[in-house]
Amino acid sequence: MAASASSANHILSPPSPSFPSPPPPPSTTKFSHLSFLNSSSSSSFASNISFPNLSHSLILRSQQPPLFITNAALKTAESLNISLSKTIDPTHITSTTKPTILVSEKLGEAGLDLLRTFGDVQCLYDLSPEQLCKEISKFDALIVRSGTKVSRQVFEAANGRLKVVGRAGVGIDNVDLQAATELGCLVVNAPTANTIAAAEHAIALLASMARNVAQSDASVKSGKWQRTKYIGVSLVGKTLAVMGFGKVGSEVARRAKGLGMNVISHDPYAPADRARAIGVDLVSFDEAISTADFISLHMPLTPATSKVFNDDTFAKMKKGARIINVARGGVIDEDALVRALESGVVSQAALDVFSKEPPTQDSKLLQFENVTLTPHLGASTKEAQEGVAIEIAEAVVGALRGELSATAVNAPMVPAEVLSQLAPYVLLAEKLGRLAVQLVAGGDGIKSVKVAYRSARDPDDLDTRLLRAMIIKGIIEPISSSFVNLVNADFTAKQKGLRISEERVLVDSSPENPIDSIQVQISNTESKFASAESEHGNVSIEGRVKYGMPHLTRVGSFSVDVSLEGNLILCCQVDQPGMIGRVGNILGEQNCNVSFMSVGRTVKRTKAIMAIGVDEEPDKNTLKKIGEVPAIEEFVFLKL
Ligand SMILES: NC(=O)C1=CN([C@@H]2O[C@H](COP(=O)(O)OP(=O)(O)OC[C@H]3O[C@@H](n4cnc5c(N)ncnc54)[C@H](O)[C@@H]3O)[C@@H](O)[C@H]2O)C=CC1
Ligand SMILES: O=C(O)C(=O)COP(=O)(O)O
Repeated sequence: MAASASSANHILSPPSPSFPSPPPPPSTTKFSHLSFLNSSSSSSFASNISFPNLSHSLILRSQQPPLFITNAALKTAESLNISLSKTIDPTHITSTTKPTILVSEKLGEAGLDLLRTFGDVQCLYDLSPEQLCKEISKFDALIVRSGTKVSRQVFEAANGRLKVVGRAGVGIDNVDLQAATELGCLVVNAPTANTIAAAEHAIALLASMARNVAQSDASVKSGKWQRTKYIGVSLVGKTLAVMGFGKVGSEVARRAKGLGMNVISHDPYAPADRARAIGVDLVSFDEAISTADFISLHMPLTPATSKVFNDDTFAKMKKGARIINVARGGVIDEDALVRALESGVVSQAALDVFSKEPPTQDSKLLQFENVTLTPHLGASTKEAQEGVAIEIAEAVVGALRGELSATAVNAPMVPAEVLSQLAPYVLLAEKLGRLAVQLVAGGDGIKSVKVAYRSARDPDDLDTRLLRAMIIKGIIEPISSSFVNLVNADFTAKQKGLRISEERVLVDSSPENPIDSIQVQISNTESKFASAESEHGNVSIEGRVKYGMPHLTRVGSFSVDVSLEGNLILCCQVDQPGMIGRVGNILGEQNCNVSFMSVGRTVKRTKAIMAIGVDEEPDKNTLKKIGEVPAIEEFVFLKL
């Protein structure tokens, strides 16, 4: 049956499927988002920045129509080379309107210099939470240390402009990651540059606490000479429990071993062989705290570690234990610590961090002579501050330039080599999502999407998070006002009630190619183009990368081969001579250039599918004429 004029109009109308009554999104339309797009886009500041060698950019759009990677981008080989590790060369960036970067706490000069070569940097220190909320909508990026609380209110007040929050340091407990993720804002940190500084500070506190350095210093300065009072304890032969065997904890352990201490550690997630390699036994929490003379805390503050040192756990400690905290104040119940100090269960404490910083002057912790306090100085060495500043400046500039970050906290960290391999498939994934959703007729909405990756690679060798995010983007963006990016893709899908299931199909092909083909199926829904339905009633399409370009290779049960660029017409017709010529003529009459054409059929002289790539969008009349060709049973026009 030929498509009627009215059905042709229907086919031309915007995609109609809906999602099953999603919970109301948190006013997503006004949020900023990161997205792969072309550098020639006209969106936000990106329009004014040219990124040579970087036409494939992950950058923000704010209240802009969706934009997608074009073939021009794809054809540029370098554009596929999204690098995580490359040094940022600001001379590669020409800009008329620079991104704006707010630095809310003191940052090393080298980092500021790097930021200034890229954006307009404003250093506004000591902002109150209200002032921060007032200012934030003027900025594309925010850089903080531990003293700025980046709450949900801050993300909401950003009104969609804030693209990246950079934490110049490790701990991100002062950033509301859930809010950042929901609103599509990337959070990056600088996880390595202050490790040694923090470890050295812990060792400094350990040694000075054992020898009463701070106390005796104050005593001498007050005119006293109390040699008996300040007799200390030796470290050699004592047991140190390192709580949290991560970057800092392991460096503390290494140094403590050098001081002749017996070091044990508790960390439920650390590999035992890494600990054993430096002569440290990983033990249970209770064993660590009950056998140690000194306990040094190096775990992050999380819901699981909050106040993990409390009345119960202090009660299990060896009488007279000594505690060092260079991690986060919140891991200790400070009232319980006061009680433990009063009872003598804890004989000394050295604290760099507090549940509230600075602690109030009436805090009892300030009144114990056997408690040594420093004002969150763990990361405060010249070297660490310069290192952290450069590390965070590179991460923030990289994110603003559209690169995926190696230190992303709320998005997959994809290593550079994996990324450059996956880049063409990223584009394929988005195009397939976009095509599949346009083939859905509507009805009950889209509830379930099945993705099958055919690959010769070992499952552990194929990270599909990036591809899944792009499929979600391709499916959701054409039919909603949500903007989807790597940060919020899974969250947005969940919000919309869209279930994505992924399957790996092992195939016998070259493992050099990460993926042989990707199949996207939208389950239990009718298609505008019945031939796209599989025998199970799913809208089903498949594609692969050929010569670096995404190709559509299967529609329903028909094999085709058409490059996914520009626009696409799918026709289902009786398999007979002259069809290509007739449709080609109709398009030619309207000066509509055919870029690709492919015909697929299952059985000779029965039914065939024609996939026609067109550079220009044919007008309604032209499409109507195609629909009126008697042998054409159905057709659909799709924008890629
Ligand atoms: N005072 C300061 O200026 C500084 C403080 N820090 C803080 O030190 C802490 C550690 O930093 P990094 O070593 O760089 O982080 P990391 O992520 O490398 O190490 C944290 C370790 O804690 C472990 N962990 C998680 N939950 C645990 C639990 N319940 N019990 C025991 N271990 C647990 C993890 O498995 C991980 O190995 C962070 O909280 C960070 O914010 C870091 C740098 C400077
Ligand atoms: O890196 C960390 O986690 C720190 O605690 C350092 O904090 P700071 O940057 O010195 O405020």
